[in-house]
Amino acid sequence: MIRIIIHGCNGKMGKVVAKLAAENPDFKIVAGVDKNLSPLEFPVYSDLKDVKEEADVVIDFSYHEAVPNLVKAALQKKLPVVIATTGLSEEELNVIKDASKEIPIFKSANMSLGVNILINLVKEAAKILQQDFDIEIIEKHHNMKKDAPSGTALMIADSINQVLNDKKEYVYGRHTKTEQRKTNELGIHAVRGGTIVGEHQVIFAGHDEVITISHSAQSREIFGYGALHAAKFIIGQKPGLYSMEDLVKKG
Ligand SMILES: NC(=O)c1ccc[n+]([C@@H]2O[C@H](COP(=O)([O-])OP(=O)(O)OC[C@H]3O[C@@H](n4cnc5c(N)ncnc54)[C@H](O)[C@@H]3O)[C@@H](O)[C@H]2O)c1
Ligand SMILES: O=C(O)C1=N[C@H](C(=O)O)CCC1
Repeated sequence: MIRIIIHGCNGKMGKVVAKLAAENPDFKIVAGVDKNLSPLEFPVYSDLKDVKEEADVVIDFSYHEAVPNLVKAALQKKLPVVIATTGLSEEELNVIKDASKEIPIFKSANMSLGVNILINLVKEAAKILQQDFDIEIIEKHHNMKKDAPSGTALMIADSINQVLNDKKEYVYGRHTKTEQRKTNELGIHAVRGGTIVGEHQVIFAGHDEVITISHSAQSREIFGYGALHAAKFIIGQKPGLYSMEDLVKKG
């Protein structure tokens, strides 16, 4: 049985992970960490360093500012971590990279299998279409989301740039632009409203034709399942920074 600490346990995703784990005998939530200390069916702490329960892994769905402290405590406890939180700054990402020299860390802005398949499709399309098509990404999320653009949109854009001969420059929205689109641009646009779980469209717009590759998340459970799957994967790995690509490769 895998013993899990949920970081961000009182949030929307923390609760989904706890529910899915409770339904599966392979997993047990031994504790949670959150700045909101509302009681749950396991002990809730305000800091990972105070958690007394023995665990095998931490799953994090919290807030970007909370991540460096989480990673430092995981380092002290020598615990593997799955980081799903988005909106991380360069500085916060560097804390993760440094810690991954000593503990295994799995990080993905999108834990769903579908988005990771979309990324593979988009990379293939980008390789073929890079000469003549403009690429724009539109993401849509619920009105509670704090970061924009989504971590997934940025992850898709970075994956596209990996395969292009000439790297694109990201343009976030166009409301400040009063000039024609340049060919080296990759537009990224965020929409927020209602209860949209998560939509990503990658648009390849050419002369008189448009190809759109899209993913629509229809529940938060797809991210929760993915995080539990990642937790199982990361336990026992060597120190390093792992991604969904590593998980998909392993099968
Ligand atoms: N990678 C993925 O697949 C994926 C999927 C969904 C959400 N997310 C990301 O996960 C994060 C959480 O999403 P959510 O919808 O559950 O948000 P949420 O706001 O519902 O939950 C966040 C939780 O973190 C807690 N928190 C905030 N600051 C904290 C701190 N300093 N210390 C401890 N706890 C703290 C909050 O109290 C809250 O309970 C976001 O960054 C979101 O973008 C990623
Ligand atoms: O609900 C959120 O917040 C989500 N965030 C991730 C992102 O920023 O890409 C993944 C989808 C849901």
